[in-house]
Amino acid sequence: MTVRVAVAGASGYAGGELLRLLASHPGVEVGAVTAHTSAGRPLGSVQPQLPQLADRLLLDTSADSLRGHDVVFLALPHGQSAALATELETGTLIVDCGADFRLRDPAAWERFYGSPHAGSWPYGLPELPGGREELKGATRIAVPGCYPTAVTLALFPAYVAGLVEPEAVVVAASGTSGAGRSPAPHLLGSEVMGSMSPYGVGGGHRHTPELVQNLSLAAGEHVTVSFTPTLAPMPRGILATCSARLRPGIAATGRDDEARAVFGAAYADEPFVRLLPPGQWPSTAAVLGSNTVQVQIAVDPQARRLICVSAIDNLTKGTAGGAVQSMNIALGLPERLGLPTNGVAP
Ligand SMILES: NC(=O)C1=CN([C@@H]2O[C@H](COP(=O)(O)OP(=O)(O)OC[C@H]3O[C@@H](n4cnc5c(N)ncnc54)[C@H](OP(=O)(O)O)[C@@H]3O)[C@@H](O)[C@H]2O)C=CC1
Ligand SMILES: CC(=O)N[C@@H](CCC(=O)OP(=O)(O)O)C(=O)O
Repeated sequence: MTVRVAVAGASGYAGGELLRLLASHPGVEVGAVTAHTSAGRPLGSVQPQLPQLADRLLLDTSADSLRGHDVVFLALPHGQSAALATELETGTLIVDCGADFRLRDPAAWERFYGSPHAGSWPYGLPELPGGREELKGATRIAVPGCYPTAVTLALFPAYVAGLVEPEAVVVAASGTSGAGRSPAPHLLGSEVMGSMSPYGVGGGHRHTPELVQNLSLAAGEHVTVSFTPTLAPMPRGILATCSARLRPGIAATGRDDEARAVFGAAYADEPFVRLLPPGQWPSTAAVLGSNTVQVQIAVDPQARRLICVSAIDNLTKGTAGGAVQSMNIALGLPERLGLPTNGVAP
């Protein structure tokens, strides 16, 4: 079976990464590639890293150009997906890399995004409890935000197992590609190089409600999350350092046997999550260009907190890789098809 796919937003970072993966996916044929201001240009002029597709012409992003495909990936700014989705065939699998359909709580959406809630779609994080079942046969998929992918996979087994209290503190550093290709002044090389700085501090980042949603689902009760994102001087990668207080009765001897057993069991059969051996810590360099998530944990006996650290490539597992993994599951293809697990080093 060859699946014909279209990519909307093909001139952006997420679109480029989708096309990198799809161009070498053995079950896929790339159809329309669409853009906005770059429409009319050859793809190779904006994505020179994709020689196989260099001569493809970027079309305008419209229902007309996207119709007639088995799968449509949307890698567009927030708020652009809902209208397009209603104009496409109901049987088409639409995989939205944007935020529009991630949140289930309309009030949380309106508070953080300031527009009417479009609804919610099956959530493209297969590793979550029930995640794969939700995606099998789906025709609409909401790909998680990149920080929520990293943080949820760092922490959720601890909540499922009841190891920690329903509160988490997260500090995560992201490469600049997380902000997309638009040249905002704070993303200029001269501002970012040699410097790190937080943003969205104090519960203001729009991924906070998504983190609360995911961890509350795992815990079976409301989890509060104090989330501080940080911009790091690198093009790709997220390193998320997360912690939560151990529940009374959970040993905090400085050994992490109980937590390690929980995480080991949770991730034993996960093709893209690697719990590192004791003493080895995640690094963004090690997951560059791969769909792998590195996870490591430790117990801090003085603070009685479980520390969970993860690293992802924000454009691969954090966006396009997660999107392709979810597509594979929805279509009944082998989950790993077309997805690299090896990184690029050094
Ligand atoms: N970057 C990341 O790490 C992640 C991104 N995402 C999501 O993926 C989506 C795309 O992000 P990203 O690739 O980073 O962004 P970019 O800014 O790099 O790309 C945006 C794309 O959308 C197109 N576009 C811009 N405005 C419009 C419009 N009004 N109508 C139609 N198309 C438009 C652009 O076309 P043109 O260039 O031709 O103007 C470009 O192809 C976003 O929703 C983002 O949230 C999700 C997870 C992580
Ligand atoms: C460094 C940086 O700016 N990162 C982006 C998150 C990128 C991402 O995954 O977010 P969406 O898919 O929700 O856009 C931000 O903080 O808004």
